[in-house]
Amino acid sequence: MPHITYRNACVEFVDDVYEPAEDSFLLADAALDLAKQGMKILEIGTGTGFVAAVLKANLDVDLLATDINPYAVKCACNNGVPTIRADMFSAFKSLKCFDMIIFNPPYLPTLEEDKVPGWLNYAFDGGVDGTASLHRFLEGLVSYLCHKGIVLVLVSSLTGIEKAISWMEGYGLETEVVVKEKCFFEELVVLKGILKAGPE
Ligand SMILES: C[S@@+](CC[C@H](N)C(=O)[O-])C[C@H]1O[C@@H](n2cnc3c(N)ncnc32)[C@H](O)[C@@H]1O
Repeated sequence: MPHITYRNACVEFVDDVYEPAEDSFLLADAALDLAKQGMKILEIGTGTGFVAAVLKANLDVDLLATDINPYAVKCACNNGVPTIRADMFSAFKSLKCFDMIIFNPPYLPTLEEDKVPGWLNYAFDGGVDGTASLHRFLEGLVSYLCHKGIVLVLVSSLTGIEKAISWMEGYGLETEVVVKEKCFFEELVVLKGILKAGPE
């Protein structure tokens, strides 16, 4: 089985599931820098479980992941990441309180003719302007983040970094760029948002 070894984690990947790439590495590094022992962490859209597996290999954290792609759920579970199949936050019937929520969304601007066959399309398809998944994530997020909880989101210059920052600020998240990297035709950044509003 093909696999990637990175920062003490070894993750297998399979067809039909997003293969960890530069965006995954950048997000994993940022998450590992900012996570602390004992944190309750949720990763939405975990794919192979790569980012969560890097956290788990290095820290004693309480981890849960989701993905809409059933092959990703199986792959992530096989990689030791507890993962449930869900569309965004839909698995959580009541509000939860996570210290950190992570998402590397599908962000490619995608027209009908650009879609790839099967479940893998969910890894890439960001709707016509690339922002559909990011918007849905931000709409749901605030109900699941603790006071002063941290959200980490991977954003590409293809989506629009300044636009994404202002949307996050609009949801009451104090937002900053924690790391950025040029990657072929785009710039990738990890945005950190801290929820300021809400009960202590
Ligand atoms: C760009 S891939 C990132 C995968 C992995 N987190 C990584 O960084 O390598 C996006 C992932 O989000 C998942 N996804 C897309 N839409 C989703 C949704 N509405 N709910 C849950 N997962 C979703 C996809 O199936 C895919 O695994």
